Amino acid sequence: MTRLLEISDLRIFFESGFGKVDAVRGVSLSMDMGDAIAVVGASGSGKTVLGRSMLGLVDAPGVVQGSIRFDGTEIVGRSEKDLRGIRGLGIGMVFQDALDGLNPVYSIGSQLSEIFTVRLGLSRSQAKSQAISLMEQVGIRRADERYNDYPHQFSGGMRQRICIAMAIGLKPKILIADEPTTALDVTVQAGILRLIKSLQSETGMGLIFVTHDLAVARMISTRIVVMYAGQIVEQGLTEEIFLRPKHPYTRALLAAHPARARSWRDLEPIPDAFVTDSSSGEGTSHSSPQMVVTS
Ligand SMILES: Nc1ncnc2c1ncn2[C@@H]1O[C@H](COP(=O)(O)OP(=O)(O)OP(=O)(O)O)[C@@H](O)[C@H]1O
Repeated sequence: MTRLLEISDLRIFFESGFGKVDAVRGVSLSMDMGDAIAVVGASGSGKTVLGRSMLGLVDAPGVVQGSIRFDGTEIVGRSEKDLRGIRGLGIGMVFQDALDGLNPVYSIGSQLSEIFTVRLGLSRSQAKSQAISLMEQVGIRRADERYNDYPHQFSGGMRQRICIAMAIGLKPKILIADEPTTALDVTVQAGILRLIKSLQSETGMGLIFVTHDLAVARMISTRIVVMYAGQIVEQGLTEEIFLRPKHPYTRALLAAHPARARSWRDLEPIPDAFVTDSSSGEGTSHSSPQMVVTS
C-alpha cells in the first residue's frame, strides 16, 4: 500500500562562505492518513527545515538530498510548477507567524475566497459562502460581518485561526503546522491546539506538528519524533515516549519540563466558551479555547 508520506535518508545542508551547516542528517520517517506526528527538539535541531522540505520550500542556498514521497510522488527535485500543485491541496502549511500567511492590503474574506476560486474553481458566491463557513468553523464569531475586515483588525490568535482556515479549506491530505501557537497567549494556544486536533480527527488528514514544547506535543500527537542536531534520535507512540523515553536526550528534554507537561495534559475545556463548532452549525457555542487545569 502507498504510504501517505515516506521520507528516506533525507539530508539537507547549507553551504556558505562560513562553512557547511548540516541541518538534517539522514532522516527517515513515514506516516499514513490519521497519523498526528509531533516533531520536537531544541532550537536549531532541524525541525523547521524538515517541515519546509516536505513542501519544497527549503531556502537557498539549501541543498536537499534523499527522498520525500508524498502519496507516491517524489517531492525532492520536483519543479516549482509541480510543487505549486501539491502545496495547499496535497500538503497544507500553517506557519509560526500568521502574518507570514496573510496579505495586509486585502480583506480576510477576499483572501480566503480567492483560494477557493483559484484552487477549487468555485464561483465567487460559492467561494464567499465557503469562506464564511470556514471562518465560523475556526471560531470567528459574526463571520459574515467580519468578512470584509483586514488582517490588522483581528487579534494574533484570530489571525492564526484564519490561517488554519485557509490551510484546511483546501482539505489537504497532510497539514504541516510549524509552531503555530508559540507566539500566542496560553489560553488561545490551547484553543487552537484543540481546534487542529478536532479537525484532524474529523477529516483524517495527516498532521505534522513542529514544536519545541513537549507538553504541546503530548496534547496534539499520537506519535513523537525527537530531533537532535539534524537527526531523529528517538520516535514512538506519544505516551510510550513520555512513559519510557529511551534516548538520553529525550530523557533530558522530559526532565526539563515535567510539571508543564502534566498541566497541559490536565487542561479541560470550559463549556460554552466563545468558539463555534464545525459540526454544530452557525452560532452554536461550543467548548474551546478557554481552558482550566482540573487537577
Ligand atoms: N537559510 C539558511 N541558511 C543557513 N543555515 C540555515 C538556513 N536555514 C536554517 N539553517 C540552519 O539549519 C539548522 C536547522 O534550523 P531549523 O530552523 O530547522 O531548526 P529548528 O529546530 O526549527 O529551530 P527553531 O526551534 O529555533 O525554529 C540550524 O543550524 C540553522 O541555522
